Amino acid sequence: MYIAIEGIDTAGKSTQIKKLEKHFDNAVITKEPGGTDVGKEIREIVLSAKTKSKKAEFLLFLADRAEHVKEIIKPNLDKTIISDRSAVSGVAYALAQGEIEKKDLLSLNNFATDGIYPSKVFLLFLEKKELEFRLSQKKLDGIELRGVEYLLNIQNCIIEAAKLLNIELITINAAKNIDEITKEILNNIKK
Ligand SMILES: Nc1ncnc2c1ncn2[C@@H]1O[C@H](COP(=O)(O)OP(=O)(O)O)[C@@H](O)[C@H]1O
Ligand SMILES: Cc1cn([C@H]2C[C@H](O)[C@@H](COP(=O)(O)OP(=O)(O)O)O2)c(=O)[nH]c1=O
Repeated sequence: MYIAIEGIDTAGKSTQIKKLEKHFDNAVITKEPGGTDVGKEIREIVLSAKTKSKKAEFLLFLADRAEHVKEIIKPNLDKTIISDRSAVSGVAYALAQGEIEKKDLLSLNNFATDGIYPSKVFLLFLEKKELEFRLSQKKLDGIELRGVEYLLNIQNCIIEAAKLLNIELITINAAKNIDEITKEILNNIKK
């Protein structure tokens, strides 16, 4: 089973993935961007937010995704794969930019992933106040510097992206107790 943990920056994805890992003997834990060696280099570029062109940024994320699917996802589809982000983030963040047509977002992601998507996506949903608090606790990267309203809009775009990609989305309140969230995800995965 290939699942993804989705959510805006600071929603608690890395925290949950560290907890979930302990419940699986040989799960493949991965992420986007940066799940492969090439992806790590791409991640550096995109997090620096140096690209002037939104299309260039989108295509860099697609390149990371193509490498991720070929090197990590495809060879491990017989295992449990838990990814920190996925094409759902890819479509969501690009939807928010508004520069690329929805049909192109979908066809380009199909091209990059060979149509391989998570079977389930867990959205860790943050309310504005909790997001503001969590952002105040960290050094912001180039994308996070775009601000709270930008990230809240992304959260809505994640819901829209899952619908567009026809992926089952389970939404969880990200402000719940950490262990409670882990239990909720596990109960759903093992259902
Ligand atoms: N359920 C939670 N309740 C309160 N704080 C949380 C919760 N989950 C994560 N955090 C805190 O929020 C911050 C961001 O968590 P992180 O897992 O790094 O988010 P992400 O990977 O989505 O950016 C960290 O300081 C983490 O300790
Ligand atoms: C996978 C992906 C991420 N992103 C954004 C989301 C994040 O801001 C950043 C990825 O950095 P990441 O470390 O995953 O963010 P965080 O852990 O804070 O949630 O890139 C895109 O814009 N497009 C994509 O396709």
